Amino acid sequence: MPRMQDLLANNVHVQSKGAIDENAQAIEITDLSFDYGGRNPVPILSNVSLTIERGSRVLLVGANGAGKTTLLRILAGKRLVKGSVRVFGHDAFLDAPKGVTYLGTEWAGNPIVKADLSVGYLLQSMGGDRFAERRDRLLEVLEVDVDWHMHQRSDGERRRVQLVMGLMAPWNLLLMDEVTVDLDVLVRSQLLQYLKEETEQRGATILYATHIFDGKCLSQWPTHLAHMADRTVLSCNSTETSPEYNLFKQYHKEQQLLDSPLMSLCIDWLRRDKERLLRARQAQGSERRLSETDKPKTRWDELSEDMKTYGDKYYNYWSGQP
Ligand SMILES: Nc1ncnc2c1ncn2[C@@H]1O[C@H](COP(=O)(O)OP(=O)(O)OP(=O)(O)O)[C@@H](O)[C@H]1O
Repeated sequence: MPRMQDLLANNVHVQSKGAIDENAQAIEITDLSFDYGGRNPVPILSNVSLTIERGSRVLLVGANGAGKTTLLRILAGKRLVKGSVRVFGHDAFLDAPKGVTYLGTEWAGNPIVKADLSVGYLLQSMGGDRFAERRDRLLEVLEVDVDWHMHQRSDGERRRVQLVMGLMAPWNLLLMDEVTVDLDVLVRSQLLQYLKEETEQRGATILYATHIFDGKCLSQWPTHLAHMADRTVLSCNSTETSPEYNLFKQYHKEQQLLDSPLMSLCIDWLRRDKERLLRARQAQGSERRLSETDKPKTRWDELSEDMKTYGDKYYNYWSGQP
């Protein structure tokens, strides 16, 4: 029989050490830097500073590899870092507060969730009866049947069960890393609406990384947009007051464009991020080429220059050609 601890390892992460500080910000990061180590460590995050107020719903936007998962996992207390990372006033790694839930994509790949287990059994093993009211509401929102057997369900249905399991115990901070990717649009919009209510009714906070910008469903959801690029969080502004977002909203209104201004803004961000990255790489490349021309010439350099000008005399010699 699979152990529930195994099932949840690295996926649903509910911290349970210290009580939360009522006056502290939900998230307060100062000068965070991080790399994954190794012989030649590559900086992944550099000098990140970010403050997120309680009750916020923050959409974390960035290109593939921008560092969203890394940041969410750091906030979930999974990595020791340079700099200060505080969640509800506590150090995220050394003194994690209660009520932090991390939902990552790893769970879906776990073979245990494809075992012949009923949803009812899974939820009960996780103490579902203690949170009966929340559990039943989530079963309704995510349209999950307790009689389902996990090995007979689709990927999206299994993901819905994961979400019931992960969200059942009350949380104060939810770190969500693209776990809605295989939900159908209706269930996804029901889930986003439910999460919105959680933040409005209980003052809970959500940081959500996604690449799916499906029109109205998402554009009316966030209270803040955080933009990750260049190994840092470039900005985190309210959706109400963000000058960039307001420009896009205005433009879409004037042009009577039907697609989402949020998606247009994010495409614009990512396009500009990529252009900056390319320019930086080109500058690095020309710097490298420049420093190569400064190096003293070797015998090999002379021979290859000679060869470029006069052809391969040695080849011609051996082949008997003049
Ligand atoms: N275990 C690891 N060891 C070394 N480098 C890693 C490791 N995990 C991630 N990285 C690197 O860290 C960078 C940030 O990765 P991360 O997964 O945080 O990005 P992301 O923004 O979540 O990307 P995506 O949108 O594709 O999920 C990437 O360049 C990645 O190659």
